[in-house]
Amino acid sequence: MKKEKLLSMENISVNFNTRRGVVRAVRNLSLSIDKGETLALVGESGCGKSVTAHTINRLIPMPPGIIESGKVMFNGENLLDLSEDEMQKKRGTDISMIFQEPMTSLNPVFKIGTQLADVFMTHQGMKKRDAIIKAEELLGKVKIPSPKKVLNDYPHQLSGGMRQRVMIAMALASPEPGLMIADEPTTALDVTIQAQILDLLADLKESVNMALLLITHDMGVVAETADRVIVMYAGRKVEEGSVYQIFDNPKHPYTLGLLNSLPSNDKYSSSTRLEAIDGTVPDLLTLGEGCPFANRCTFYEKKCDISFPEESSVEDGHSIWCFKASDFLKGDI
Ligand SMILES: Nc1ncnc2c1ncn2[C@@H]1O[C@H](COP(=O)(O)OP(=O)(O)OP(=O)(O)O)[C@@H](O)[C@H]1O
Repeated sequence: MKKEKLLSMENISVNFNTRRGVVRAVRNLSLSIDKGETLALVGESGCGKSVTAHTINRLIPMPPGIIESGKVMFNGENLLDLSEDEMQKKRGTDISMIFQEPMTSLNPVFKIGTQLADVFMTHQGMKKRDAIIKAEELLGKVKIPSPKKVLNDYPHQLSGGMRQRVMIAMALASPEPGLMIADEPTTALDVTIQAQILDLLADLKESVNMALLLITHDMGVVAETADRVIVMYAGRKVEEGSVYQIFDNPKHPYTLGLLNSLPSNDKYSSSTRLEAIDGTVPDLLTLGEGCPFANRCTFYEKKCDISFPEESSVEDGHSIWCFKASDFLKGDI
C-alpha cells in the first residue's frame, strides 16, 4: 500500500515553568505518522510521551506549559496556528484521544446513549433520533454485547473494558477518524480484556484506515500492535524504527537496556512492563545540552555531557541518536 503522510511533528520542544524551575519535558522531537499506521511511543514514566500527545491535541495547559519551538503539521496545516475554536472542531473528529481511565472522559451523570449521540449531533448535525440509532450501531461495531441496553446505562454501570470500548466508539463517531491517540489505553485493564481491546483497535484500524499513536510503557503491547516504534528518554527521541528493527536489532544502549530487562523469551508477550535499568532518570529541571542517558550508560564518554548527538542511520527507516553509533554499526562494540 502506498504510504501517505498524515501527521508530522517537527522539532517540538515543550517546557513547563514550575516553582522549582523550568521542566524541559520534550526536546527537539520530530516524528511522523502515515495514514493507517500505528506508531508506538515508548519509554519510562516521565519521559515525555503524554506531553508529546497533548502537544498534537493542543491540550498542554498553558501556562505553565510553553511550546517553545516546532510545528505540528496535520493534513497540511500547522495545528499550532489554529484558534482554540478551530482546534476544538478537530478534536473528536479528525483527531480523537482515548485514555487509561475512560471514567475521567465520560460524564458520570449522563447515559452512554446520550453521550454518544451527542457526538453525532455536535459533529455531524444529526437529529437526536438518528443519532441514537447511529450510537447503537457503533456500540455493536466495538463489540459491546446488548448495545440497546448499554445505551441506557450510566458509565459506572459498565466494567473498565466496556467503558474503554465506549470511548473507542466515541472516537469512531467521526466520519473519518484520521488519527486516534491512545494514551496507555489498556494499562488499567486485566490481561484478557487488554488483549480484546488491542484486537479491537487493530480490526478498526484496518476497516476505517485510521492511524494510531499508541503511548505505552508495555513492550508486549508494542510488539502486538505497532508498525513503528519511537523510544524516548527524558524528553528526547533516542531510537526509531519498525517494530521488527527495534525488537530484533536494537542499537541504542537505552533500548538494549529496556529489552534486556524483560524476562527472557518474553520479549513479544503481553503484560511485560519496562523494568528499571540501573540508575535513575535525570531531573528534567537540571538537564543540560548533553545526552540525558549519559549518567546510566555503559558507553559514556565526556562528549556525551556536552551536546546531544545527531541522527545516525542503522538502515532504511531505523535510526539512533548516540555518539557511539558508528562503533555499534561496525560491530566494534
Ligand atoms: N502541567 C505540568 N506541569 C509541570 N510539569 C509537567 C506538567 N505536565 C507534565 N510535566 C512534566 O513533564 C515530564 C513529562 O511528562 P509526561 O506525562 O509526558 O511523561 P510520560 O512519559 O507520559 O510518563 P507516564 O508514563 O508516567 O505518563 C514529566 O517530568 C512531568 O512531570
